[in-house]
Amino acid sequence: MLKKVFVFLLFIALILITEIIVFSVDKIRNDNRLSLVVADLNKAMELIFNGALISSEVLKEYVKVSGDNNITREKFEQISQELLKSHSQVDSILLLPNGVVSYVYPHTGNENAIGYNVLSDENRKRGSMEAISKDDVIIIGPLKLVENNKPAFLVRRTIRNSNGFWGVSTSVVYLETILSTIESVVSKHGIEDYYIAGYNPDTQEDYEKIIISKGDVEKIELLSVVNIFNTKWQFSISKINTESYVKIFLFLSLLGFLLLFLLPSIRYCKKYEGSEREKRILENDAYTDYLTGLSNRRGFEHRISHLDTSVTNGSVAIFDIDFFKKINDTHGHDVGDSVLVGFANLCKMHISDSFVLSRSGGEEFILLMPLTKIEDAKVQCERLKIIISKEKFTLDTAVIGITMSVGLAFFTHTKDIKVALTLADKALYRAKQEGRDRVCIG
Ligand SMILES: Nc1nc2c(ncn2[C@@H]2O[C@H](COP(=O)(O)OP(=O)(O)OP(=O)(O)O)[C@@H](O)[C@H]2O)c(=O)[nH]1
Repeated sequence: MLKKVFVFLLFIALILITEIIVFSVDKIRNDNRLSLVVADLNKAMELIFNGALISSEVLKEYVKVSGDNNITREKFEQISQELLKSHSQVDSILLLPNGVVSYVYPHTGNENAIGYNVLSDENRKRGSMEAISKDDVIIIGPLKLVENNKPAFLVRRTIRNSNGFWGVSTSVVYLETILSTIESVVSKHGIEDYYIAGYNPDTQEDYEKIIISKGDVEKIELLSVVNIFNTKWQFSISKINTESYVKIFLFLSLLGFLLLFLLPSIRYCKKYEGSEREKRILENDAYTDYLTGLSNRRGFEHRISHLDTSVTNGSVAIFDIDFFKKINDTHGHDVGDSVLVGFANLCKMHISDSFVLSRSGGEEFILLMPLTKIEDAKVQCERLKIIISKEKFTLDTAVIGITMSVGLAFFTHTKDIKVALTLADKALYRAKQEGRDRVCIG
């Protein structure tokens, strides 16, 4: 069950890690793509704007060096042709002495503009008046041109001579030119779904008007801003999301990587656990008496070497069943074994939990009584001796009563337990000598 929960949690963790990696990578890819395309768009727009600026500037200089009487349509067209060749994204060029369109290039298709007085048009007057007063570059748009109704940006340059305001030169960039430039930059970056929102020239509200929208608008999520002449347009593109098969591949790779490192570790841990368990079993076997389940002599020694440091003194007793050989001889070895087991169980039942009972060999047992004075230990042993002598061990073939002799000694330090055992052994010998079924102190 625990194993299943672990595997389940491992899978959940791997799915989460996969999602986090994919999310982070997608975010980096999307942020990079958006900032790269916006940088390219800004560069492209700057190029168009500079072309328009240079064209109107050159025209201004031409007017200034020519003087009023020397401006001819041929000369204007010659210069304009050269300018549009160098700045191909500028769509037309106009010259407006006193604010009236008098020269336009290309002439064909734009002739309707000739004679148009921008100072009398409320929409254009604002920009023109600014040009008159500020002696500066004025950008207007996007607005619909009188000559062909196309929405466009106008870059105007004020021209002054010795008499003051002469007029303005104007470079025209159609909105469609800007949009087709945007389209080529965007497609170069492999973006298929995007839209652009700009301000509405009628209400002057920012981003109110969707200027262009391509592809699946539902997918569009990432927003940024592009500088188009003197305005800012909102530019939005769709997000790129890692394909499902890439996610699955990543998940499987992580799983494989994990298994590659985890499985050998699990196997090693299991092996280590197994060998530790075996070691414990062997240790336990080595320290345990197979017949009674008590500690054997080695187990007893191990226990005293690991006694709590609070045990500074106590008593030890050696129990020996009287005339045990006779039981073996009379009833057989198996009956003798059963008597040993019964004796051990009875002792265990009647001693304190803090005491340690072991079988040291044959029919001999050791009882360690930590922090027990010799007088108290004697009382305990006497009590136990009486219990044993009153007990009848009922076996298949016989009912056997036994007595035991006890040798007792006291130790003042745990390192003296072995000395105390020698004394207890001598006391036991005395108990046997004095007639058995008694407790003697060494
Ligand atoms: N059934 C059985 N007998 C054992 C075991 N270990 C030792 N013995 C026997 O225990 C007997 C001990 O006899 P002795 O040392 O002569 O002592 P005793 O007969 O108890 O007499 P005293 O100790 O002098 O009262 C021997 O016959 C051993 O063979 C055992 O695991 N099982």
